[in-house]
Amino acid sequence: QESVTANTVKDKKVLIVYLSRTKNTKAVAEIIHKRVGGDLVVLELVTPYPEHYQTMVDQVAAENARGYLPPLKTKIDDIRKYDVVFVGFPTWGMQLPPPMKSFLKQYDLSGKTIIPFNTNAGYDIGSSFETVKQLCPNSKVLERFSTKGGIERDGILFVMEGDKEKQVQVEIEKWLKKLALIN
Ligand SMILES: Cc1cc2nc3c(=O)[nH]c(=O)nc-3n(C[C@H](O)[C@H](O)[C@H](O)COP(=O)(O)O)c2cc1C
Repeated sequence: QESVTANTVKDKKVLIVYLSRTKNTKAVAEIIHKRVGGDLVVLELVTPYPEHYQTMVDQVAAENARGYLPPLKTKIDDIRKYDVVFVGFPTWGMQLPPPMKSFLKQYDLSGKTIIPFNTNAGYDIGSSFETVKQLCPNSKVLERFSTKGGIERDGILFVMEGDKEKQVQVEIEKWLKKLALIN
C-alpha cells in the first residue's frame, strides 16, 4: 500500500536528540531508536548541571527566568542531512529545559519534521511542547509522546524497567503507527 508507506521513516534520515538527567527520557529515546533507527544523540552541556536536586531546580528556574541558553558540548555534524528529528526532554520547572531551547535555537530545522517526546513527574508538563512549536516555526511538528517518568522531588529516580518499560514500549508502538511513521 503505497499511501501507507509514503510517510514512514523507512527511507528518511532520522536524528533522535534527547536530554536526560535520571535516564527516563534516555530509556524512551532508546525504545524509539530501536523501532525507527537513525542517529541517537544525547545533549550534553559545556558546564554540567549540579548533582544536588534543589540546587539544580533553583538554577533552572533562574535560567528560565532570564532566557539563558546554556552552551552545548554536543555538536551535530551536518544537521541538513536529516529529514526527521525526534526531540526528547524531561519537563523542568513547567518548561522546556534550557539545553533543549539551546539546541532548537542553535540548529536550523526548517522544512524538517519534528517529533517531540517527554517524561515528567506527572504534576505538570507546562509549556514545554508549546515552546518546541515556537522555536521551530518553519518545521512540521507532529503529535507528541509523553509518559510519567521519575519524581526526583520524592526520591524516585529511574522507573523505566519491568512492567513500566513494557507498557511504554506498547504505547510508543501505537504512537508511531498513529503518526504513520511505521507500519
Ligand atoms: C530541575 C527539575 C525540574 C522538574 N520540574 C518538573 C515539572 O515542572 N513538572 C513535572 O511533572 N516534573 C518535573 N520534574 C521531574 C522530571 O520531569 C521527571 O523526573 C523526568 O522523568 C526526568 O527525566 P530524566 O530521567 O530523563 O531526567 C523536574 C525534574 C527536575 C530535575
